[in-house]
Amino acid sequence: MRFFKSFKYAFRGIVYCINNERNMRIHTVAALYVFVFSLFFKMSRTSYAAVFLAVAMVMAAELFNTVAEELCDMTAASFHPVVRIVKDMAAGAVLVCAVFAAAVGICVFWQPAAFLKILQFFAAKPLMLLLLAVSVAVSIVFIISGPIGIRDHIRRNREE
Ligand SMILES: Nc1ncnc2c1ncn2[C@@H]1O[C@H](COP(=O)(O)OP(=O)(O)OP(=O)(O)O)[C@@H](O)[C@H]1O
Repeated sequence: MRFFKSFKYAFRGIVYCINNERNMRIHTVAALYVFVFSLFFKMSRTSYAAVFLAVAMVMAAELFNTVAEELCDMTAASFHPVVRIVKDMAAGAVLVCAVFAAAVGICVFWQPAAFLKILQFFAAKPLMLLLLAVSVAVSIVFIISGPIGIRDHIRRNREE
């Protein structure tokens, strides 16, 4: 039971970060698109392993960055030089992971033939193109407003 509870707490932490950090929502959406579009690419097990690691690295760094921010905001409401350096380093960790994740992406997904395949796929299937456009629109709203913002907007509309 304790074991399952620890999963529950961990998921609560991830959900909190998604709800409160726009960057975490960007990472989540980007990861989803990477996995969906990877179907068009020649992917070995090693390629998938590299992509999984890169995604995990960026998301874990964002979670730790949020931990640092929350602790800093709790301990120092006003300017503090230590808070500044702690927050800067935590943000630096995310940047390092994101830059190297982008490098992994270039190594794995630099396949011009696959780009052509994607173009041909969407040119031949207008319904899929429409689905892609809708998913992009939904993703943008999700990134900007977040789940809480969307929920509050729906509630306000219901009340009116
Ligand atoms: N209390 C503080 N004392 C000193 N410097 C601070 C303090 N709060 C923020 N800073 C500086 O401002 C920068 C941005 O801080 P902030 O808390 O807005 O982080 P952020 O990366 O913009 O976070 P978020 O992901 O929530 O937008 C920090 O990296 C740090 O240099």
